[in-house]
Amino acid sequence: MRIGTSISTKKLDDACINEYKIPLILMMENAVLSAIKHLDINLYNNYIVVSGVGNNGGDGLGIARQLKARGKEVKVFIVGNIEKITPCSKTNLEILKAMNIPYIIIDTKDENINLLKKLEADIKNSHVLVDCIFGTGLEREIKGIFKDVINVINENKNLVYSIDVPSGINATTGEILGSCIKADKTISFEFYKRGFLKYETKKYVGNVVVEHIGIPEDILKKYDDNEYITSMNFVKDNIKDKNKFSFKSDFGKITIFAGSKGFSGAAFIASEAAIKSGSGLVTLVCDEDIQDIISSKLSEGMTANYKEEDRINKLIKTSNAIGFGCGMGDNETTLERLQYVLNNSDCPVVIDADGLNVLKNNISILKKYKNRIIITPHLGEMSRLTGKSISYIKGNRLDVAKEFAKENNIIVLLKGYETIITDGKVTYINPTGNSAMANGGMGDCLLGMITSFVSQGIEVFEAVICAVYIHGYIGDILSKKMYTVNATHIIEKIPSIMKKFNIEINL
Ligand SMILES: NC(=O)C1=CN([C@@H]2O[C@H](COP(=O)(O)OP(=O)(O)OC[C@H]3O[C@@H](n4cnc5c(N)ncnc54)[C@H](OP(=O)(O)O)[C@@H]3O)[C@@H](O)[C@H]2O)[C@@H](O)CC1
Ligand SMILES: Nc1ncnc2c1ncn2[C@@H]1O[C@H](COP(=O)(O)OP(=O)(O)O)[C@@H](O)[C@H]1O
Ligand SMILES: [K+]
Repeated sequence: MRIGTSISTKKLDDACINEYKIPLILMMENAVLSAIKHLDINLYNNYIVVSGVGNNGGDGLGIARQLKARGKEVKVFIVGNIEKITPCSKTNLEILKAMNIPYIIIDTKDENINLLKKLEADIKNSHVLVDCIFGTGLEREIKGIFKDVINVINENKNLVYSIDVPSGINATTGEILGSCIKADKTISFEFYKRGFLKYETKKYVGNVVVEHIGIPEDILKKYDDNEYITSMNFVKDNIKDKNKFSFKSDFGKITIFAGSKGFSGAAFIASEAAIKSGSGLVTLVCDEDIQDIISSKLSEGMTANYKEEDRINKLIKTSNAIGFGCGMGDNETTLERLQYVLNNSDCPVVIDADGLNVLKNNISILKKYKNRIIITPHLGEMSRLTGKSISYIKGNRLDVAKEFAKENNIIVLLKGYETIITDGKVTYINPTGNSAMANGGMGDCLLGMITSFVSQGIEVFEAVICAVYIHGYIGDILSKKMYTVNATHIIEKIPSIMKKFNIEINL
């Protein structure tokens, strides 16, 4: 699914009108009919539509008409200076008039206290309020009567469905412009709006559905911002089929550098996750004093310790992918080992945890390598790497991740709710995963999965996106029945869930 901004919406509108000669009123009607599908008309009978005087308001007037045509009770409020109504909204208003559908104008110039009371009373007698005050055209602070109307809606709401965006959000940045509708559902057109990705907006948008409104695919492609939400089909398309002639080396040989005394669990989890994700051969390199413990648990994996220099050199040279960092310790030795691995390998290297901690004052070394480097920081690690505060990164996650990826020519995976995966040019947001997964070991499991997926012949960037999706998808399935989901629970499920994503077998 594409992510878009107010600017992309404007560009699409212009392209449809100028290049394809599609009148705006036609797209508005498509938007109206798309929205109707999500207004739960089988459940409810009494609707209030609150429109502004821009095109978002025009959508609302069209929705009111379509609701009426389906036998619903509809009351319409129009807020704003009616003289400034846009041409398409005006057309829809004329139709309402002709159909004798009553409407009340809450004008910016009038004494409005009684009208606000009327709105409040009508909300109390209705089932659903449809919010069409502002859409992607909102740019400046909301004041005066607009703010009053939004407050009345928020204080008296039953169910609120916002059209395109909850009125009050800047669709591009996610900034709340003074006041904002708290929607139960947002029915958004063509794009998932970039502003919705900001954590602070989640309490305003409710459930988001995105509907197509008939914009031709080549226009969408032309004005694509290269930002997407990962879809299940994307993952299905990229998971490699197991051909009946396949040999274990076709499915990736990987080495994982992980663990130290007291942190053998991290090494075990990362390696086991890689094995279950389908890598043909997995070797864990760890300290000698934890090797036996892990060996006894890792039935299908091999282990090596740092004294076995020749073996390690061979592993580094022949691996299809390397995972590095979980539970290794934030110290000089880890930094030296990371540099050794990067200096001597050609394959993609996935770096997490202490592999990232040791980079914090040594970022410049990332630029030196021709490998595809993938880093998988959570917010804290990203803060240490970039020197930016956690709260700043939280508020600007997409831009921080993109900038860092571009600057260092690497893939950045910024973990958390709606994990970001970006190479600086193309960005995917992962929709799976949940807070039941927020516990130790989950990141180690993800490192193992990513390293394995990368080794299996899928393009590196796509492999990372798929691994993150499946990791979170398993967490979502398990969290329906489990309060806490641990890494071991995820690992158990990897083979059966991967099978679900790869139902077509190449014969
Ligand atoms: N391709 C698509 O996706 C399609 C999208 N469509 C729909 O169009 C919507 C975009 O419509 P839009 O461009 O007319 O802008 P919209 O959001 O109605 O806001 C503009 C109005 O708000 C006003 N205003 C702004 N800020 C204000 C403030 N702080 N305080 C007070 N007033 C303020 C502004 O007034 P002005 O700035 O002129 O004074 C103007 O009146 C989009 O979200 C979608 O719903 C479909 O119908 C067709 C295809
Ligand atoms: N609230 C959440 N929503 C979605 N995914 C989450 C959430 N909390 C944690 N996760 C996922 O769980 C994993 C935790 O990784 P990380 O923070 O590195 O944990 P650890 O270092 O403890 O193993 C990440 O993939 C992260 O995206
Ligand atoms: K709206």
